[in-house]
Amino acid sequence: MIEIRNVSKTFTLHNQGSAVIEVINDVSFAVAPGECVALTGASGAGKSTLMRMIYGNYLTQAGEIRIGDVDLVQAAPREVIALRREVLGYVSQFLRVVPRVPTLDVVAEPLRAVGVTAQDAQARAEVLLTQLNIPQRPWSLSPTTFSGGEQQRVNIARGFARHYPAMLLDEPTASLDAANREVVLSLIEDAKARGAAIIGIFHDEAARTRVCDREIDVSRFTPGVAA
Ligand SMILES: Nc1ncnc2c1ncn2[C@@H]1O[C@H](COP(=O)(O)OP(=O)(O)OP(=O)(O)O)[C@@H](O)[C@H]1O
Repeated sequence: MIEIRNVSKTFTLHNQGSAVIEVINDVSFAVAPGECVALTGASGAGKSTLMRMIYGNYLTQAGEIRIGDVDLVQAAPREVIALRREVLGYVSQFLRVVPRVPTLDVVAEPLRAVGVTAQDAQARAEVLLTQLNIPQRPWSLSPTTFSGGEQQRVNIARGFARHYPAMLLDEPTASLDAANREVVLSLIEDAKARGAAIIGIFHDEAARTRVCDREIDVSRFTPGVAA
């Protein structure tokens, strides 16, 4: 479902005499439907960079990143947008909140975007917000008014609203309490069970061991960083 072939990335620091940092050199791996692969490696190894490349936020200089039948490296911006709407979900560490949009709509939006009725999208959003212990009273308010932990859980609810065939998870259990961590791990297990191909960064080792089938140590592909 996800196939990374001979991918490399450098950053050019234009404000430092165009110094070039080689972050990833020739990484290849594939993730099958129903499989969860963890990106590991020391801080600075390039885990987040690789994740952003797979989501199409960072340009990739060399190689192929295939999600289904789309090569993200070559895709036009509108193809990337369609891929994100239909196929590729991303749970980032922080919610990007749009002021004045009610929490229920924030969570339901990925479903509305693919034509699910308002009623069904809202019902699914309510189930997820309840599961993730977001009290019902502020569902009609913007999550800007929520605590950091609540915003993180709203972000997770939004990320799991759709049953995406491929998902990227950036520290989905970071700073959650035990009960909510358990909910998130179950959501990941459910996604795998219905065939989602998942790539995740988990500093939480117990979580990684539980939900991930394999680990890719990104340091192996980082020039100058020992594995
Ligand atoms: N936009 C950027 N411009 C220049 N260098 C960058 C940029 N983004 C990341 N880097 C560099 O790429 C390297 C890898 O960073 P990255 O954040 O991917 O590491 P990481 O493995 O996710 O680390 P951590 O576990 O600490 O989050 C670092 O040396 C970082 O400074």
